[in-house]
Amino acid sequence: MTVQTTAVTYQNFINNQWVNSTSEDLISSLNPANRNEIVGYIQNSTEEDVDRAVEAAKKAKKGWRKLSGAERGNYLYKIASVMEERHKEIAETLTKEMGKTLLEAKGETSRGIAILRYFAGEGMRDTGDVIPASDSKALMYTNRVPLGVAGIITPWNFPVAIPIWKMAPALIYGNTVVIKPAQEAAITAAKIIECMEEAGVPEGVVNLVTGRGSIVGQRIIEHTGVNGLTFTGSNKVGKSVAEGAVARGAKFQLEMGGKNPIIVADDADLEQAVEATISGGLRSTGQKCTATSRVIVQEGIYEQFRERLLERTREITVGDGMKDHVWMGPCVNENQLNTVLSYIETGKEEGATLSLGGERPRDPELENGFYVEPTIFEDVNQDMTIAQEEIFGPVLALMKVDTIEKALEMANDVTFGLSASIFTKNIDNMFEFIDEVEAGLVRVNFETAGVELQAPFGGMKDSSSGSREQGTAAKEFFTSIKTVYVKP
Ligand SMILES: NC(=O)c1ccc[n+]([C@@H]2O[C@H](COP(=O)([O-])OP(=O)(O)OC[C@H]3O[C@@H](n4cnc5c(N)ncnc54)[C@H](O)[C@@H]3O)[C@@H](O)[C@H]2O)c1
Ligand SMILES: O=CCCC(=O)C(=O)O
Repeated sequence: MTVQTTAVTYQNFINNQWVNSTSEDLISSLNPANRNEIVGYIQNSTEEDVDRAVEAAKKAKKGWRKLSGAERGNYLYKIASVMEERHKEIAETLTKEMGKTLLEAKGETSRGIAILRYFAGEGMRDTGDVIPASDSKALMYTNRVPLGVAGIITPWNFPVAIPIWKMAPALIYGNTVVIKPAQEAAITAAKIIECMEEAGVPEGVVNLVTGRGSIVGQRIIEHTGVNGLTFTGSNKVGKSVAEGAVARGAKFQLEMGGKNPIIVADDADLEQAVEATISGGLRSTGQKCTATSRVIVQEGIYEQFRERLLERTREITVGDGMKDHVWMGPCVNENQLNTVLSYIETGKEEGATLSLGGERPRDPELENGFYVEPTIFEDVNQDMTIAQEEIFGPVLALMKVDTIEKALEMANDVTFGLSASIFTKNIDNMFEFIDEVEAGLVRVNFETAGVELQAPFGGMKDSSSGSREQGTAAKEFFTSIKTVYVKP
C-alpha cells in the first residue's frame, strides 16, 4: 500500500517562474527507506523545457556578467543565509529522498552552505595577471571571463554538495546556469533553488529542469546554447557527455567513478585504520565516489585487522536514516540494491570468501526499504570483478599482501584513480605512496572519503576528465582567459 503523506509536486524553475513541464507528466520520488512512501513528485521534463531554460539563461547572461564579483558574491552569501534558516528541512528532505542518515545529511547541508560562502569570497579575488609587454609603454594583462551558460548534470549521492559545488563557482565567475539533478534527488535540488529564489537571484540566472537523463540530460549536452558542460556521475554517462561535447566543440568536465584502495601497513595504528576503513567504506552505504572498496592489508597485521574490522562492522545498525540510532541507511533505489546484490553473488561465484553480510537484513521492519547488510569479502584477488569494478555499495574487499611494493602495485592495478589512502608510521612508505599512487586525492593515515571544499578535487585515469573542481581550481573550468594588450 502506498502512503501519500505530504507528497508535494515540485515544478521546474525557468526564468524565475515555477512551471509545469510541457509533458504535463510527473515522476514520483520514493523514500528508499520505505518504497511505499512517496516523498513528492517532480516534473518529467521534455526537450522543449530544456530549450526554454537555455533561452532564459542566455538572456540573463549579459546582465549577470556585468555585475561586479562582489555583487554576485552578495547573492551567494544571501543564498547561504537562507539555506541556514532552512537547514533542518533540507537535511530531512535529503535523508528521505536519498537515504543517507540525518547526521550525514545535516553535515552535507552545512557543507553546501560553507561552499557558497567560500565562492562568495572569490568574487573579491583577482581575475587575472599583469604580464610585462615587450613594448615598455604598453599594458598587457589577462582577465578571466565567464563561459556563458553552464549546463550542470549531477548525481544523487551528494544531492546538496555536488549541485552547489558546481553552481556556486559557475555563478561567481559570471555564468548563468541550467541544472538537471538526478531524479532520485531532485526535490532536494528544488529546495536549494527555492533558497536561490528567496535570496533574490535575478531572472534567468539559475534554471532547474528535472526528469530523465536520457531526455533532459541529453538535450543539455546537445544544446548549442550551452557553452560548458560539467557532469558528475557514472563512467557510462560521462562518456556520452564527452562525446556530445566534443561533437559540438563545447568545454566539458567529468567527475566519475572510483575503486579506492586503503593500504594498511604492518606498522599501522590498528584502531585508526579499522575506523577509517569503516567510515570511508560504509558511510552513506558505500555510495560515495571516494568510498574505500579495496582494503589491502600487509600480512603481519592481517589477522588482527580482519578480526577487529569484522567485530566493529557487526556493530553497525542498519535502518531508516531518520532514526537516531541508525548508522547506515538503505541503497538509493531498487536498481542500486540489485546491482550491489549481484556484485556480491559474483564475488562468491569467483571464489572470494564472504566473511560478513551479503544479504538483505531479515528484520521485518526493513522489508520495504532497499537495505543490504554491510559486507566483507576476504581472499579477494586482483582479477576478480569485485576488485576491479565500482560497486557503489557497502562492500569491502580484503586483500592480503606481503610487501608495501606489492600493495602499491595492486592499488594502481585498476582503471580508476580517484582517491587512495595508506595507514603507516614509516615515512619512507608514506612518501613512496604519495609519489607512486595513481589517484587525484591521496591520504596518509586518513580515510579515502571526505573532501575539503577549498582544495582541488578530481581523479586520474578513468575517474575524471577535464580540470579539477572546487577550491580556486574551479576557476579553470568556468572561465576563459582573455589576454589584453593596450597600446596608449
Ligand atoms: N567523481 C565524483 O566526484 C563523483 C561524485 C559522485 C558520484 N560519482 C559517480 O556517480 C555514479 C553514481 O551516480 P548516478 O547513478 O547518479 O550516475 P548516472 O551517471 O547514472 O547519473 C548522473 C546524472 O546523469 C544523468 N543522466 C543519465 N543518463 C544520461 C544521459 N544519457 N545523458 C545525459 N545525462 C544522463 C542522470 O539523470 C543524473 O542526473 C557513480 O559511478 C559514482 O562514482 C562520482
Ligand atoms: O561522491 C563523490 C564526492 C565525494 C565527497 O564529496 C566526499 O567524499 O565527501
